[in-house]
Amino acid sequence: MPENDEKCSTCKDRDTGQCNPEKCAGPSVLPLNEASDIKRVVAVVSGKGGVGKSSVSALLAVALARQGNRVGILDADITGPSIPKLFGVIDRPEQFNKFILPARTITGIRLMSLNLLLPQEDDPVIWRGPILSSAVKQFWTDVAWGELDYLIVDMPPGTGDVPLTVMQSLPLDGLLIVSSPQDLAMMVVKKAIKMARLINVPILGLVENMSYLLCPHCGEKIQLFGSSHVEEAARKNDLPILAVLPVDPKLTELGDAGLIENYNGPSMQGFENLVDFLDKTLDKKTKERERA
Ligand SMILES: Nc1ncnc2c1ncn2[C@@H]1O[C@H](COP(=O)(O)OP(=O)(O)OP(=O)(O)O)[C@@H](O)[C@H]1O
Repeated sequence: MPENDEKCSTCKDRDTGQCNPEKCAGPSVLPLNEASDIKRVVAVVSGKGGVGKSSVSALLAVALARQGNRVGILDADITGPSIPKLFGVIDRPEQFNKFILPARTITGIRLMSLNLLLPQEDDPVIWRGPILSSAVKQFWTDVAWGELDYLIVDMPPGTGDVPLTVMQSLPLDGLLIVSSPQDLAMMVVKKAIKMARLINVPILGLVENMSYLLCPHCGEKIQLFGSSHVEEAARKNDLPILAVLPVDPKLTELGDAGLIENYNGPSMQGFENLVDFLDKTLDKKTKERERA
């Protein structure tokens, strides 16, 4: 394990100041089980909560599935899981031999979330970081995902234990960083970017959610949360802007009703473009890997 090197700034033991192997960004990617074959893994992260990360994860999965991809969502937001609710899924995952079978949405997206395993969906999960991290690892090692073109990982907000575990333990093809206008102005997005770069996880680009509201009468773009900082953030961090999404009350309504797969509003074009971008970028990466 690297000691006292730049990587260890995220994993130093508080008392000794030395590298903590549990948290170190060493080569500790978990092997995938024999009941799963996953081509691409994309994680959706945000600096802070409530910016629409789960909605973006869900709509990305919907857009991918509409284009014929086999898609799964691993809900790593263990203490605040909202993915099953957005899809209206309540079925408990079944056990098959030594594996857990993911739940399925109406259009066949496979889901795994701690909420599906709780006795009541509103039961709180009061666990410490290492237990949360091991739950996420089990969603990778113990779930029979089957054949997937894309696994989308909905991360908890921030830069705590679980995002660190996911970035170190899962073979991520890249991260999408979701933000909202007021959030981008703050340092939290920069923290997420710095963390990913320290751990050597590629960042695919930025998604600005709730960027503006379209006036239903005149079509004017109203900047509800102030002016956007996404271009500045993209330029300063040398990252592409992959989507700029409006506030759309229909999205909230469908999400609350568990019908997010029915969404066809103005954000969908942004997600279709995002799918094209992922297909092209990740295809290129796969080819480069095969050539190496
Ligand atoms: N573009 C949007 N237009 C309208 N409502 C939105 C939009 N994006 C998200 N929302 C709504 O905002 C709320 C928070 O969204 P979401 O749960 O996706 O955020 P999050 O960042 O994943 O939150 P958390 O950090 O708590 O997991 C939800 O009610 C969702 O329906």
